[in-house]
This record gives sequence, structure tokens and C-alpha cells, in this order.
Amino acid sequence: MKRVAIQGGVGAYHEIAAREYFKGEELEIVPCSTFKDIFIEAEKDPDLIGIMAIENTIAGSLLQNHDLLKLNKLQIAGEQKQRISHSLAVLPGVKIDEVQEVMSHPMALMQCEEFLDTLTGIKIVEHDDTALAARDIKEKNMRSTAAICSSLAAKIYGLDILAEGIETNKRNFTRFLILAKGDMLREVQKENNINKSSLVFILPHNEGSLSKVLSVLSFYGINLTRIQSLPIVGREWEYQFYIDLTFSDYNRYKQSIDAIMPLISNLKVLGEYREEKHKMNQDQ
Ligand SMILES: O=C(O)C(=O)C[C@]1(C(=O)O)C=C[C@@H](O)C=C1
Repeated sequence: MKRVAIQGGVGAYHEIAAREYFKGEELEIVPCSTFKDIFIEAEKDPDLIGIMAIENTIAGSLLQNHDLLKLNKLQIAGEQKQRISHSLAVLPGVKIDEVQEVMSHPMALMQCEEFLDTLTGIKIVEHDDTALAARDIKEKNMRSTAAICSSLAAKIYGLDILAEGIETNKRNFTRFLILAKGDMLREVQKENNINKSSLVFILPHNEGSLSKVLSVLSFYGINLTRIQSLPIVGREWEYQFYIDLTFSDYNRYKQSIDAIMPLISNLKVLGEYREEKHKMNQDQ
């Protein structure tokens, strides 16, 4: 049975996404308190698989997760683009006008900003995880607090749902990375048909340095699907670039990497994997 480490508790969106990626397989979910703990656990167990959110279509990137990929040994083995639909959950019998605070993961709170604006005088409380917010409400009998969580988490922790689909836009998707190393990496990559890669590198502070790299990639027929710059700690106003690429010809992709090498430094390939096609009509 595959063991999958998630950040958060049972019923978190990370668990939902893991079960979707490994649909039909039996999984043992290993809950971790932080994203960093996933990598610490993986140091102890070479077969441990990790799953980690990296970006959301409403709230943007989870910036702190990029450096975890750079600094650790787990590689990206796949991706899961998961539709996220949030519910407002309370202790059984609690009415909406009794709710004084709403508790959830910061990304989930951001995704429900418009709904939260309609609740006047409500205190917003950040929690480590949507499912653990639901669990706390149950265990601590918090009658005036509501959680923003999945309907699965509400069910697991015995909460009532006051409102469903409260995300600002129905096109609310989180992209999760499936992480593994060694022999498990091959097992997790669903097919050998690799057509996507994630890289991080540093560019010199010269005129046109990014544009030169992009021109080379374009010459080789490589499609840039995402670019995220992050500061280099200790070097003010200098940046590292995290990029995602898709391609149809693996050899041309390899050649393009060789060709950009003289233009960049500190390259790390974070993973080569199969792109998950976005399901445009996925609405729940
Ligand atoms: O709190 C959870 O349930 C999570 O799985 C975390 C998380 C995130 O890290 O972005 C996952 C998906 C949603 O975007 C909201 C929260």
C-alpha cells in the first residue's frame, strides 16, 4: 500500500487530491503538521510519497513551498489539478447569526473573500488547515465559530453545513504536486510519457538575461506554462526563477536545457512528469 504524507489532517484538500491522483489504489495517509515535515518524514522513509499544493487559481502561488522543492531531495513525479469547493461548517444546530468568527487555512480564507465580506462583524482566524479547523470546532465545542472546509471534513467531524460553494469564483482549482524519490519516483509517474518539467535557476543581473533564456526555449519549441520569481536571500533585489515547461519532444527539451546552461546558474530540475490536462467542465 502506498503511504502519502499530507500537510494537515484527515479530510484536508491534500487528502482529497491524493485520493484523486491515486484513484482506485489503497492509500495510507500520513498527516504532517507543516509542509516542511513532509520532507523530514521522507528523509526517514525512501518510499514515502508527498503531496504539496503549489498554486491556486484565485489566491495565487504558495510561495514558501517553492524553496522546499529546491532544498530537498523529493522530486515532482506528477500533478493533480483539483477543483476546490468550500463549505461553511458549524456545530450541529448553530445558526448563521450565532457565528462570531470564521476559522480556516489562509489560502481557503483568501478563496472565500467575497463571501466573508457579506458576514458583517465577523472575526477571521487563520488555522493550519481546513480539516483541523473543523476538528477543533468539534473537539473544543466552539459554538460561535465556523470553519471553512470541505464537505468531507464537515462530515468526518460531525458538523452542519450552513453554506456550500462559498468560493469567490467557481473556477477555483489548486494544483498539487506529487513528490517522490528513488524507485518510488518511477512508480508514481503515471505513464512514461513525460511532457512537463519544473526548473529553478538564477539569472545574471544583465540587460535582457531573462529574455535570452525565453528566446532559446521558444526556438526549441518549448512552451512556458508558468514563471514565478522569488528573492534570493542575502542578495538584495536579485531573484531566482521557478519555471514550468511543457513539450512534445523530450530530446528537444533536453537540448533546450543544454542551450540555456551558459545563460543561467544554479540550475535544479525539480521534476519531469506528465502534465495533467485541465478539465474545463470540472465543476465540483
Ligand atoms: O487546508 C487544507 O485543507 C489544505 O489542504 C491546504 C490548502 C492549501 O494549502 O492551499 C489546499 C487547497 C486549498 O487551496 C486550500 C488549502
